[in-house]
Amino acid sequence: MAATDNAEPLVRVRGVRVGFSGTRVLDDVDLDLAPGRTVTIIGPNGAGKTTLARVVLGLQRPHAGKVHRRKGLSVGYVPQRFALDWTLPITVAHFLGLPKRYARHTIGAALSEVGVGYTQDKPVQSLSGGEFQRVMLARALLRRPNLLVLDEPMQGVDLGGQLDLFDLIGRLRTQHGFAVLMVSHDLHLVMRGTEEVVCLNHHVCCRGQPESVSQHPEYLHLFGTAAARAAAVYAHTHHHKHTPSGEVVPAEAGADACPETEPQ
Ligand SMILES: Nc1ncnc2c1ncn2[C@@H]1O[C@H](COP(=O)(O)OP(=O)(O)OP(=O)(O)O)[C@@H](O)[C@H]1O
Repeated sequence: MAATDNAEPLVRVRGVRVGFSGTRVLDDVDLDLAPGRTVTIIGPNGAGKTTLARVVLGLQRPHAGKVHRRKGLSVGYVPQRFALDWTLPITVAHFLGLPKRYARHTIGAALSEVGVGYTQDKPVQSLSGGEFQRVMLARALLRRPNLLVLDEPMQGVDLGGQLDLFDLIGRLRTQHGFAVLMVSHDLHLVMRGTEEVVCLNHHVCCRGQPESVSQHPEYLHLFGTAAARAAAVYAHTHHHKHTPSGEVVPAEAGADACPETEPQ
């Protein structure tokens, strides 16, 4: 299902294929990112989620298919891995001023907006995982994006902090009106505030919208009732399954279900 409103998508991906060393990582993938909406890509490790995000960003050239970006699109990107030289004594303010310089008060405002204004003069190396992710978010906000791409933004953040961070991303989206493309392999946490979920396992296994709040016992056990109240169930239908070798077969033909796609 493509984005449902009539606005021209910020990014439109059609029939994209990417392969590395003869292995197909993305196969015939379509994706629409509409203004102000959140799309979450879920899937197992190695499914091609980061590769698809990089295609959206223009960092990975597709080997087939088309990617159209709206003219003037500004993108903020929080990558899954950030190659920072952790031995360099660098403050947060200095880090955020690279490569593009911003006024100190602009950096301070971005940091305050994500709740870590107090880190401005701290060494980056001294930040906790949760603080660093917020600093990365501030870095993305400084670009005044109309699309924010977040690749596994919860890494290094404890469970309580993950919920806070998701709340923050939702609030920022409302305030700034940007679209969000989120990558995750965690089905549970990402459901809140997501208009469309795309389940990717090299191809798009299925896509759909989150529904009501989850009361799954395992979820309650893991995250507690506060988290459960905030989570939504991802509802979709399976049209196919995978054989053990990964081949796609009709659902009734018997095989393993599409990974990470069972309703919770
Ligand atoms: N530049 C590259 N050169 C060669 N192989 C690559 C390259 N980029 C990605 N791959 C391979 O493509 C596959 C998909 O990688 P990708 O990072 O997109 O998966 P992912 O779904 O984001 O995984 P994870 O959840 O583990 O982060 C992996 O097998 C990876 O090793």
